[in-house]
Amino acid sequence: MNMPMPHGFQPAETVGREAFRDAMASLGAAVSIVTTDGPHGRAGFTASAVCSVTDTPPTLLVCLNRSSSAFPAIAANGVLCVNTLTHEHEALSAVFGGKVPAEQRFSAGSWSRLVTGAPALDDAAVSFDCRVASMSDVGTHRVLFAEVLAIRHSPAASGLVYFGRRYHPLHHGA
Ligand SMILES: NC(=O)C1=CN([C@@H]2O[C@H](COP(=O)(O)OP(=O)(O)OC[C@H]3O[C@@H](n4cnc5c(N)ncnc54)[C@H](O)[C@@H]3O)[C@@H](O)[C@H]2O)C=CC1
Ligand SMILES: Cc1cc2nc3c(=O)[nH]c(=O)nc-3n(C[C@H](O)[C@H](O)[C@H](O)COP(=O)(O)O)c2cc1C
Repeated sequence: MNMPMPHGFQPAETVGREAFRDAMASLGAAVSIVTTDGPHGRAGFTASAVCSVTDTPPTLLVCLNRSSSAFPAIAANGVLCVNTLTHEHEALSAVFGGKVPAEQRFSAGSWSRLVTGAPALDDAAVSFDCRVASMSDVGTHRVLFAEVLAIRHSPAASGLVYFGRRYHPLHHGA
């Protein structure tokens, strides 16, 4: 029996990359800079595909395009730091989102180290210093399951949300 299609519904087999991206542009997401350092070099990229998985053990997931300049170093070092940005970091997000060559990115921002040696952004809303516990490839991306070894946060900091292909500031109580 042919059921009528609800307005706006598209069967899965007709959803292409552009339709998926257009749909994803309707999801607001926190913006982070994910970094690494170690024997395989220092690297970082801007990420919105970051999610809490479980608190036992404390684990985040990060989805990283395998064609990204940061991929070889993050995969091989096995450590990363997720630095969640505030409304003051819009320009820094662009730097790590591809606007600046990889080797010049860390001259923007002030960085220190927590436990793993991956760069932690000093004025981030929160930094999660992690070791990569496991990973899995899905399509173009690698899904990194990252166990959190240390946290540094500024509870009063603002937030930065990426929604509708642009940045939006978030403030406490607003
Ligand atoms: N998960 C990812 O790999 C993301 C990549 N980007 C990249 O940043 C640039 C600018 O992005 P927008 O201005 O938001 O326009 P856009 O049209 O490329 O992306 C719209 C939305 O689709 C999703 N998306 C984009 N590329 C994706 C990918 N390769 N795999 C899975 N999801 C993806 C994201 O949620 C993004 O906010 C593009 O080059 C885009 O590929 C942006 C956000 C997430
Ligand atoms: C707001 C924003 C969110 C992004 N989120 C992700 C993400 O979650 N995963 C990813 O692989 N790339 C993401 N990107 C794209 C990478 O930041 C970008 O590909 C990379 O820094 C530039 O590529 P390059 O390092 O190879 O020059 C995002 C870009 C922007 C601007």
